[in-house]
Order: sequence, then C-alpha cells, then structure tokens
Amino acid sequence: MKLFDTALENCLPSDGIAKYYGVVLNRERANDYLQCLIDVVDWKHDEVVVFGKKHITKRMMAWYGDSNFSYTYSGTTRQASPWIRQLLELKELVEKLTLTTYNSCLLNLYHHGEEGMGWHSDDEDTLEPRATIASLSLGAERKFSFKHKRTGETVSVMLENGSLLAMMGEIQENWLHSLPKTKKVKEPRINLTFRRFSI
Ligand SMILES: O=C(O)CCC(=O)C(=O)O
Ligand SMILES: [Fe+2]
Repeated sequence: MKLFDTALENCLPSDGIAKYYGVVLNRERANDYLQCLIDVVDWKHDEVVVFGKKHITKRMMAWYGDSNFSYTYSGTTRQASPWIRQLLELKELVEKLTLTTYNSCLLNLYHHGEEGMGWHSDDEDTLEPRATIASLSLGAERKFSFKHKRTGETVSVMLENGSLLAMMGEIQENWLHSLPKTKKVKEPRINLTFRRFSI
C-alpha cells in the first residue's frame, strides 16, 4: 500500500514538475467564486500574436498584481489592476498550499468548451525564471495537456472544479501546455494562474 498522497505526485515523467493537488475548494465555494468573479472582474478579450498577426480571442482575460507593473504576454503589453478582495482570499489559500508567495494573477474566462488555449509555455522574460506558477480552476471540468518540446510525449490531467495544479522547476523550458477545445463542455470555466514577476 502506498503511504503517500498520490494526488501530490508529479504528473510528468521527467524534465519538470506539475503537481496536481486535486480539489482544494469545495463545490459550493468554487461555484460562489466562479459566479462572483464573472461579475466583478474587469474582463477584456485577449489579443494574441500568431505568426506576426494579431488576433482577438473569444476567451476573456484579466490581470491583477501588487503594483501597476506592466507585463508582456503573447506579444501584447498590459498594466496590472490592483488586487480585489476575492483574489486576495484565493491567493492566500494557494500560497498556503504551495508554500510560495505570488505578486500577480492572470485570469482566463472560457465561456464554454469551444474556447481554449493553444500550445505555449509560460516563459516570458518578465516572469521570474523557474518560479512556481499555481493554477486554480473554477467551474467546468476541462482537460489540460502537456507536450514535451523535444520528444513530443503528451500527458493530460482533468482539472476539476475547485482544483489546484502547480507547475515548477524546469517545466517551462521543456514542456508546452494547452487547454484543448471540446464541444462536450457547455458551462463556463475560470482559470487563475498565480505568478511571480520580477519587478
Ligand atoms: O486555463 C488554463 O488552465 C491554462 C491557462 C494558461 O495556460 C495560461 O494562462 O498561461
Ligand atoms: Fe500557460
């Protein structure tokens, strides 16, 4: 019999760590935060540059942080909004569980399964290299996939309502990740990634 918590094993076989903590917010609290964040967050459509061409995404995003530093993401520079109470509460929970502190949070709102995010790594120059990125999911359960940059090996995890995933170590150098689109999911999902920016 295994005596350690299997939920905290590394999901990846090598070259980086993705720790899945499972559900850390019960369904009622997760649903309350989902509804409240849909209402109070200053959502904007995202702009991404693909092969030099700017696209407006259907999914919406928002970015909050300690000070109004600017942040470059997929070729677009943005200012962070000041923290709101709900995000500070979630940041505190995630900091306790991952034993790390964060100075910003990027939020994504996927209205349904036909919105997703393509393959990328979170390796912007403005992020502290190899700092943990903690990803909290609220709402519809969605598949999250990793692909090794050299071998092409893929690993997928189902991100449940109220669950936490932490990406750490050399993961961003060696693995891409994505949120595949699916016609099966009709409900919204918010993902919060707590990050450390070098100021
Ligand atoms: O929605 C997700 O789970 C992933 C979001 C993501 O990869 C990002 O914001 O960089
Ligand atoms: Fe990402």
